[in-house]
Amino acid sequence: MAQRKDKKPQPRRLSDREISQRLLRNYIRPHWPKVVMALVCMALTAATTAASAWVMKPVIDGIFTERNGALLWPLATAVMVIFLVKGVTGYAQGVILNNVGRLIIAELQVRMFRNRVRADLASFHDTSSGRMVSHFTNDVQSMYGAVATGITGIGRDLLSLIALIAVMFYTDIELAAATFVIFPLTVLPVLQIGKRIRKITGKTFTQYGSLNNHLGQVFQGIRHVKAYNAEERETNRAAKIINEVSRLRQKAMRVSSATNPILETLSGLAIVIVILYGGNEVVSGSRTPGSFFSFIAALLMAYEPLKRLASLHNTLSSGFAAAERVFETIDEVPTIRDAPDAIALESCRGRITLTDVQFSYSPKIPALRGVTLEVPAGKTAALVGPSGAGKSTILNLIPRFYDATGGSVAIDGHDVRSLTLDSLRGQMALVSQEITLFDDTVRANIAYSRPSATQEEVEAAARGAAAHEFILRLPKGYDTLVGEQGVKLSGGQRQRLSIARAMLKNAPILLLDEATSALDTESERQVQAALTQLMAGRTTLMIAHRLSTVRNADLIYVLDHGRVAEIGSHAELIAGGGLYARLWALQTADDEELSPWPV
Ligand SMILES: Nc1ncnc2c1ncn2[C@@H]1O[C@H](COP(=O)(O)OP(=O)(O)OP(=O)(O)O)[C@@H](O)[C@H]1O
Repeated sequence: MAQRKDKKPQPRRLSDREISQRLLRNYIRPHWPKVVMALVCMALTAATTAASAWVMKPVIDGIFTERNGALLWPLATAVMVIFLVKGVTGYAQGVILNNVGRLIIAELQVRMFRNRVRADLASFHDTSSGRMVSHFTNDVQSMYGAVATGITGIGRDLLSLIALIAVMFYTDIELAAATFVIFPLTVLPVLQIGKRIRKITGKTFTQYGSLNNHLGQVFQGIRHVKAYNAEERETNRAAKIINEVSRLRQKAMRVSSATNPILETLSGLAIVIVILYGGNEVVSGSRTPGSFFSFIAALLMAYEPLKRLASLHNTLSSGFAAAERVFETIDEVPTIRDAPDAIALESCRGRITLTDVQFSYSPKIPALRGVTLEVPAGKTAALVGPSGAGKSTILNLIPRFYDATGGSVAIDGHDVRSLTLDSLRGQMALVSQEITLFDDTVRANIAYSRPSATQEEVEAAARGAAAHEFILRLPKGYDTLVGEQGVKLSGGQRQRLSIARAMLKNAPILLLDEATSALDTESERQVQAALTQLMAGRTTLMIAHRLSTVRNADLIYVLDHGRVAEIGSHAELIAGGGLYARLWALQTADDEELSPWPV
């Protein structure tokens, strides 16, 4: 078969415009009725804000200057209505936006998760779990912050600003023009600050990733941390990352707050102009105090939305940086996926064939250098050989956890890459030396391979794996929670649950990677008997370090340095006097020396 090189497509950097368009089209548009409602509320908030500035004029001119008592109640009522509408619409837009925001967050997180669990196994090795967690939490949150602030900024603050500016121009066009000469001066520093913020935010998220990673590793490996008295060392490492995060946050805060003094100074300047110019007009009698106060109230009120709009750029900058990483995860296309013309593997007999298979995890270090092997349907083949010889790698290629870089892997004569992943993986059960149990009940952990299984079926599988007895002795039997990674169980018990899970799947192909490694002699005997029963009539490919467990295999492949060094039955290989015979001699000698029990 021709060598197949699947190059992983590199994600293209998305521009801010593309990110905004995508957010609008795919995430905000589906909620448009709510967004429109929020925008209407914001427009009302903006209008009432402007009205509250404008109302100053009749209050001061009518009541204070002209002493017109008839205006008292109408103006008081108007002020009450203005503030009531402002309060209610402000509340409503906050609630509606939050509602839309949480829906968008949930949608993003589900999309990210769906794509992440389908990503290549290799990409899980390349990205630390802490970093992934950080994408799910911090990045999405920061994106939401940007979306919410963006909508509020455009909806409420921009509209308020426009309405207040309208009031100013309506009150005194010349004065307004003189004041607004100052505003363009704010733009450049604000944009530059935004750029710096984006850089700092990127670094902060990397540190968050490291922190998550560190916490996960220490908490999971707490036994070893304690055993090696490493509490203080780990605390120091955590402190280093925490301090770095804290330093970056302080830096981000300092940089983003730099817009404040700029805006304060410029606003002060604007007010100085108004006082000098407008005050002069009031003194000379060409302007009423009411219009002066109305103008100055609008100017002061414009300061808050202006300040928020200036910092909006900072929030958007960090939001875009986060959105880029979130979309990268959502867009990641796995190289291991169904071919367009993939067929479903049905009524599988289970013959496994590897033909001249080459594979390397990293370009320069080959793990398999032309492996050819066959496991006839219903037979058992064992892979043995020194550590690092490539045994686990072969097992990984059969369910397509990885794809061979050369040669072919086939089931019943079908290249695995021509089959749908679901149907391929549906035909095999895997029991490996690294046991994965979920923080759930014993029953749910066994039924993980077949969630629709009945209690009887679960129990039958547990019996087959010599697990039923110990499960009944657990505080709540099959309803006992096993804890994260099954911490509440012994190593042997965990292994038996994972064997029960494989038994329940009842698949025609069994992949056993040191399946009995964690068992004591008695459990091993029981499980070995159960496995032998299970293996009957199925195709089994097993890895074992202890050669005693592979004696009865139909065929033994001895691997060395990524190649098949010897093939044969136990008796043939012993007679051949090669690597296997040497390993066997070594192990039986060790066992006789070290083990108090006969082997
Ligand atoms: N995820 C990985 N990334 C990079 N290299 C890897 C990875 N997994 C294994 N390797 C390398 O590939 C080679 C074959 O490893 P493999 O795990 O298949 O050996 P093995 O025979 O199963 O060893 P053991 O008996 O110790 O489990 C080794 O050199 C190993 O260092």
